[in-house]
Amino acid sequence: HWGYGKEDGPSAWHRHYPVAKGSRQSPIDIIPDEARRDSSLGPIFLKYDRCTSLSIANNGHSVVVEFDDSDDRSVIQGGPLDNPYRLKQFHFHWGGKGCEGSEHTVAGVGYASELHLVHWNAVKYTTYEDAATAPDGLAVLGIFLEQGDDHRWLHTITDVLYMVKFKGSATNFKGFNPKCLLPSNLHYWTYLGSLTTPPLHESVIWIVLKEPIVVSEKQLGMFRILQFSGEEEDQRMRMENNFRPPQPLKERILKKRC
Ligand SMILES: COc1cc(C[n+]2ccc3cc(OS(N)(=O)=O)ccc3c2)cc(OC)c1OC
Ligand SMILES: [Zn+2]
Repeated sequence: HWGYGKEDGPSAWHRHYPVAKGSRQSPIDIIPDEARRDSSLGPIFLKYDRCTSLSIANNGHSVVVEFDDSDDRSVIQGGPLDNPYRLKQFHFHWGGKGCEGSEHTVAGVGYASELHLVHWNAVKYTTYEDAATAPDGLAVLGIFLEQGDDHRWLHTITDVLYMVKFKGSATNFKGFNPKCLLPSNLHYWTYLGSLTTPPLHESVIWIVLKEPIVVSEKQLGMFRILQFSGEEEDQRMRMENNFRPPQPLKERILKKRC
């Protein structure tokens, strides 16, 4: 199975998932000066008001908050998207110390962590799983987390991480609105990419916000109490550095709004 270790980490994923060397892999290093202005790109709209979070879980790779995606209550639309995409889950990637942990980098510089809000195209596809294999199936909103002061709302998540310490654990997590994790402005870069974990499907329209949110070292440290390993495993494996490094841009154009 795959992981983030020396033997099973990102450089080995191509053995079981050959698409790892594909033409539209994620993440990438974002070079702001090379982003092309695209007048057809409008603002993005996030309708998370009647939020429908269900649970929080440790899937052995990250901590994931799942949503009820049975209707269009929580969607992202606008920007590069032709129709609304339904919120399915969000999760984080983080490092072992302050300076690295994000997946996308900006002019070669990483952030301490990166939040991914995963949405799927329920207009064109009947299931999330079908959408996850289609070239326009998913839209993932990436938000950088920068180390600094305490984040006013992140404690709602870090306070319950002890309940999902081990791989395979999950607990109720209702009524959480991810709107509280957004930065003040929604200026973004966008490009066509992939899942950043196996199966690495090239099915993601990436929308990466320029402005990071600020969280404290203490809050980031709470993510590191999580384990990659299950409760029954004698080998304790602290969950950290669960990020894939930037992949070749190849024939892609990074775009931004005018
Ligand atoms: C959660 O169940 C599935 C998820 C998926 C799709 N999937 C897999 C891995 C993912 C990793 C992701 O991480 S990231 N970092 O690219 O945002 C995001 C969405 C993902 C979505 C496919 C499935 O069957 C094909 C699933 O059923 C087992
Ligand atoms: Zn992710």
